[in-house]
Amino acid sequence: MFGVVVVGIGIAGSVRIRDLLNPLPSSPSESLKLQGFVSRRELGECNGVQQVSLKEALQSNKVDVAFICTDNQNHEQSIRSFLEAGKHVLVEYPLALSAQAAHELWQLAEQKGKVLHVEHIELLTEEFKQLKKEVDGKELVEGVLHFTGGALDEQKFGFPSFSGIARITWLVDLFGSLNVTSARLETNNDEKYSKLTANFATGDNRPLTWIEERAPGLKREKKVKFTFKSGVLDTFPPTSRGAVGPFMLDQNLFAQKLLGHISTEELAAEKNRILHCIELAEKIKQYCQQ
Ligand SMILES: NC(=O)C1=CN([C@@H]2O[C@H](COP(=O)(O)OP(=O)(O)OC[C@H]3O[C@@H](n4cnc5c(N)ncnc54)[C@H](OP(=O)(O)O)[C@@H]3O)[C@@H](O)[C@H]2O)C=CC1
Ligand SMILES: C=CC1=C(C)/C(=C/c2[nH]c(/C=C3N=C(/C=C4\NC(=O)C(C)=C4C=C)C(C)=C\3CCC(=O)O)c(CCC(=O)O)c2C)NC1=O
Repeated sequence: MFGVVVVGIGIAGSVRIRDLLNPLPSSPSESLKLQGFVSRRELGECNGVQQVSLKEALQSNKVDVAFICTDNQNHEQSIRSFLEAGKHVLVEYPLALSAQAAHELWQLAEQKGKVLHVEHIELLTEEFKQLKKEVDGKELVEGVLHFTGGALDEQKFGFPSFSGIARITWLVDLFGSLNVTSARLETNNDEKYSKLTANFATGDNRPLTWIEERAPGLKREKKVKFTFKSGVLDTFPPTSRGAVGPFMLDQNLFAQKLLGHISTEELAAEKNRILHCIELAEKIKQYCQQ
């Protein structure tokens, strides 16, 4: 059994508590036992689970694992503290807000011999799995991924290429390693509007564009237009809701890592993907700030 604390009780933290309290029967998640949660607020208890102080969570020998569900700017420091304390870490994406921090955290996890898992529910949705099936085997000519969503506070969630890293992860998972060829950011502070446009080249030198547009009230939505030699894909293939939600699938994968059931090759591929995506986010930020 692995004792768990959840840190940060927002949307993601609340879902984590729900899923930790209700593991699927006979699933790897049954090896996780929720011991408490950490919040900056005085919540006392949540679904019968007791609040503990950060210090208690770090020091308790009943805690083997931390789920970091705080806003992005806090990830680096929280991960560092829990790894230093000898705990395994699951962190909601993004891992960190700079490529350097991401590399350092990974090194620390390896030094400590602990699992560092970066949640990636964006790859675990039925929507994405169907899209990937459609794209598989087709030859890309050019492509656009356009995301819209509500405004995110940059102070808390970081530069848009980091808070929107799930879109980079999609493109990398679909089309392989990428290069950033240019990027720009348009903002209107009065209206809390931001539009990031990043241009990539695939390994075959095919152009891909990512647009991340955010403003208060903008609907959370993704649009794709992928032009292949064989035709255009511009609507998402129909999906039914998966029997198991993406956060639970992610939790099961993490538990399998703790149990040593994931191959070294798979772990290395995941690490490479995560660090590659963070490096792309960093390059986009640099282009925008030039
Ligand atoms: N919502 C979703 O569907 C998904 C979210 N994520 C990731 O999960 C993380 C949290 O997102 P979400 O739950 O949506 O955001 P919320 O704003 O709902 O929650 C963030 C929580 O972080 C804590 N927090 C806020 N500011 C600070 C701070 N300065 N220092 C420490 N903790 C702080 C707060 O918890 P408290 O007050 O309890 O301390 C707050 O409730 C982000 O990294 C996001 O990218 C990833 C995938 C999906
Ligand atoms: C309803 C308001 C709502 C909010 C405020 C919300 C926030 C939110 N959803 C995210 C991703 C995500 N959120 C979800 C799914 C959900 N997340 C949920 O809170 C719910 C209810 C679902 C629905 C099952 C998924 C699958 C991702 C991964 C990125 C993606 O593919 O969109 C992220 C991480 C950053 C990002 O990729 O944009 C945030 C901050 N999501 C929402 O849906």
